[in-house]
Amino acid sequence: MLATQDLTIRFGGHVAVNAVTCSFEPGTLTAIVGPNGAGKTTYFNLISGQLKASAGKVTLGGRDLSSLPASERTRAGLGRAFQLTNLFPRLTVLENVRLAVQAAREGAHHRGLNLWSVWSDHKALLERADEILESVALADKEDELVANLPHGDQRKLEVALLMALEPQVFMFDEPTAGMNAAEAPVILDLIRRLKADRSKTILLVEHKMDVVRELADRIIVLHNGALVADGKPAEVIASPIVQEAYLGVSKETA
Ligand SMILES: Nc1ncnc2c1ncn2[C@@H]1O[C@H](COP(=O)(O)OP(=O)(O)OP(=O)(O)O)[C@@H](O)[C@H]1O
Repeated sequence: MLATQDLTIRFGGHVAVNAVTCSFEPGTLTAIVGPNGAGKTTYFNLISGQLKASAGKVTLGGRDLSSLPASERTRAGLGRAFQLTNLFPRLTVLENVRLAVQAAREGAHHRGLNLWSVWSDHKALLERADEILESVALADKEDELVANLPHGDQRKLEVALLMALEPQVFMFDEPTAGMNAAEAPVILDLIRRLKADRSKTILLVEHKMDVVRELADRIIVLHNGALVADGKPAEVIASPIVQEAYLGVSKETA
């Protein structure tokens, strides 16, 4: 179970995330919604370790991750789509995914160096990388240099690298932003399949309410950095605070 306890960050006098206490269970997709500037991405950054909290804790399976840098939180099982700066632009799509699979499995198969194990490991890594590329509909681009990929394909590759890590927790921050009508369904389908697995913890920051309605088991709402609603999608969407604060509907029309 992933949990945050009184998680807080201040930028000068501004409290961007304000004492957020929340836990996220395996097998559940939680959508995090709220108006622009509500603190959603900052909350993600605090969980994944891109930002250090001013106060509060992040725990995974009871282990306190609060003092760990992002790389160690990733190793502990927190997976967030890679920033594009972490891709190798002069390598091919396949090589990028193969390296991610290899990094994730490092340490798992230390059998010493012999030609047979190098060859069989390499073959297994390529097979896994191919499988992942298939799942994000990038198999036909596997030999292209990452630097030459259009934006939508680079976003798909970010998700492919996240899959390669095989984390316990998947964090998606507007995963289909900037994608065209053909690309977005591929990513949404992938999230649907991850969800069907019922063992992963999935967090999704998403503005598109149709996507939230379809995918979320639970919605939490951030507003001015604070957690203001938490519950089943239908209840949360119907709540006055969401109608008013997020959807911009006045109390009367709600
Ligand atoms: N590094 C920073 N320094 C100063 N203020 C910051 C920093 N990062 C975020 N903020 C502020 O914190 C608040 C929350 O921002 P955040 O990006 O988390 O909101 P958000 O809910 O993700 O918004 P959006 O939906 O527009 O992406 C904003 O007021 C933002 O200006």
